[in-house]
Amino acid sequence: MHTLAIVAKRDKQEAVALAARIRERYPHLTVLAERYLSHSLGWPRVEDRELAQRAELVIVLGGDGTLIYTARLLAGRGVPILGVNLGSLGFMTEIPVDELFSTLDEVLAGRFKVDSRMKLTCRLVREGKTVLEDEVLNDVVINKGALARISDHETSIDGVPITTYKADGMILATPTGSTAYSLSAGGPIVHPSVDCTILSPICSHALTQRSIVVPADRTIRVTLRKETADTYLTLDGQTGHSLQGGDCIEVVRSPNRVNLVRNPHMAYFTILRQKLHWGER
Ligand SMILES: NC(=O)c1ccc[n+]([C@@H]2O[C@H](COP(=O)([O-])OP(=O)(O)OC[C@H]3O[C@@H](n4cnc5c(N)ncnc54)[C@H](O)[C@@H]3O)[C@@H](O)[C@H]2O)c1
Ligand SMILES: Nc1ncnc2c1ncn2[C@@H]1O[C@H](COP(=O)(O)OP(=O)(O)OP(=O)(O)O)[C@@H](O)[C@H]1O
Repeated sequence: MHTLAIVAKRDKQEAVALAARIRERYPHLTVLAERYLSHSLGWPRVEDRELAQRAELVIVLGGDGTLIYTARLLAGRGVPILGVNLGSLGFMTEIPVDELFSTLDEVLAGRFKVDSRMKLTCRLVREGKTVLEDEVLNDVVINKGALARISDHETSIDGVPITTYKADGMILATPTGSTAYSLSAGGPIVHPSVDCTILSPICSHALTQRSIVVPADRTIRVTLRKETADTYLTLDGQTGHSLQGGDCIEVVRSPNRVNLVRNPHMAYFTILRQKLHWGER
């Protein structure tokens, strides 16, 4: 590896100092910084697209939100991402700060494994036309505004109607996203090595309308009734779009994946146990 890139949580001084230390420690490598960080460090500005093209490893200094932001910045590139936790939860930013340099030494020596995480492609189809297409690592959320009435979500899988969820909204999550919003909505925890899509209604009015786990290669469509108003589409908690009655949200597995460098000292269930406070073994 010759070129590293660093993406840091915005306005986090600890991250700025760490980035400077990374460059000092590996003077033989090219170290690029994402736009906001390069501004704080006084390094040359590199556009997102160039960073995504040149980086052979991306170090994320932040929390889960910063890692999601990075996955979006890299778009379809499957370059390994090393997440160092400077946030609060750190489900995906698995490496504690005090293990950053020991882990990085191993990674640069080629001794590392990645977790290949699936993404979903989301299309917003309005009057038969795709008006938006994007990818998510966590989830696609359809949600109503504060004053909107309960919504009907006509849901089909591969064209076969399954039910009309009467709910405040719907979450279509990846296994990675199963521990995020979907979990709060009563969805299952899914190991990230299982490729699937999880449909979770938000505060479903019918108690029998529960989360469903579907093989990843199925196409899920959620259509809003014509009279639906004040409803929004949120992708990975990062971008928001206003929805209209009759809109169809289509979700399929993306051909692109996100490769997270694994913490060799932490199994997935160790992370779960710690983050979800399940107590000692
Ligand atoms: N009620 C809820 O639980 C709720 C509401 C809105 C959004 N969210 C989630 O927030 C995500 C965006 O995260 P953010 O950090 O940018 O927003 P944020 O700053 O609002 O944080 C939401 C929390 O979710 C955690 N989180 C994010 N992804 C996770 C994952 N895959 N597994 C476990 N925890 C995770 C974050 O660490 C943070 O504590 C969305 O994709 C959505 O799933 C959750
Ligand atoms: N370098 C960045 N440039 C632009 N936006 C960023 C950058 N880093 C983070 N963000 C955005 O700011 C949000 C901030 O993240 P936040 O402060 O919630 O911390 P986090 O990384 O999610 O950590 P945690 O939630 O675990 O404390 C992210 O969801 C992302 O949208």
